[in-house]
Amino acid sequence: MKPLLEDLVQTPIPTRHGEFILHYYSNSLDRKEHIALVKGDVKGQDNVPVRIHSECFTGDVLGSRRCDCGEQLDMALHLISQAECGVLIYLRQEGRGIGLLKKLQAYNLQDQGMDTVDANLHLGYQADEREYDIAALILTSLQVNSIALITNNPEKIDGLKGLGIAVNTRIPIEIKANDDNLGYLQTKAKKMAHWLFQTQNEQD
Ligand SMILES: Nc1nc2c(ncn2[C@@H]2O[C@H](COP(=O)(O)OP(=O)(O)OP(=O)(O)O)[C@@H](O)[C@H]2O)c(=O)[nH]1
Ligand SMILES: [Zn+2]
Repeated sequence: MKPLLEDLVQTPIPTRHGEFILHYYSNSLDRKEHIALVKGDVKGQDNVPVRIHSECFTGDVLGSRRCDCGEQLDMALHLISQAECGVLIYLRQEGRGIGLLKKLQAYNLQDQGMDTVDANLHLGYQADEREYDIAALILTSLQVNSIALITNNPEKIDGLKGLGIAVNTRIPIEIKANDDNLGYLQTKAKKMAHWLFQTQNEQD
């Protein structure tokens, strides 16, 4: 059956990066509250800057230094605020799709010496359990023609292209590493092929 997406509410949200229209979606694939923040008129536009941000309670809300998520969220909104129009999709894919409980257990495994990939595998998951069907449905619903994806993750680009989204180009979103996330970022570069060049330089 074709998946369904419904844009239930649109409301303006003034942020420190300017005003966005928040779209709240329901969908037939999961029972989660996926959100898009939209700047300007994206309908029919090409090369629209788009950030697909995966939920990270610890990084986004608490400002955890174990990852780069909180700073990426802020930088993405800043980048979009500088453009004519743009979209930030906030997908409820906590812990690369394994949920908060399992991510926190994975953190404890990492503190015992595993890296972020092996900790997921140890818990019986793939390194990355995310899918981008809902993001693709949201972009289609917004009638965006083609996008410039704000990411360092090649799998996100391939995933969206596989779902029929025209990803014309990539906008990097690399955050400077700190003492608490350097190892994590190096694993993402080495094992998950993320384009994290500053991190690679720091290990040389
Ligand atoms: N399972 C697990 N999830 C994590 C860990 N650290 C961060 N996450 C989650 O990873 C997701 C973000 O993925 P990232 O790999 O940081 O980045 P990305 O979204 O794939 O790539 P970018 O678009 O370049 O940011 C969020 O859902 C976080 O909650 C971890 O050690 N284990
Ligand atoms: Zn995070």
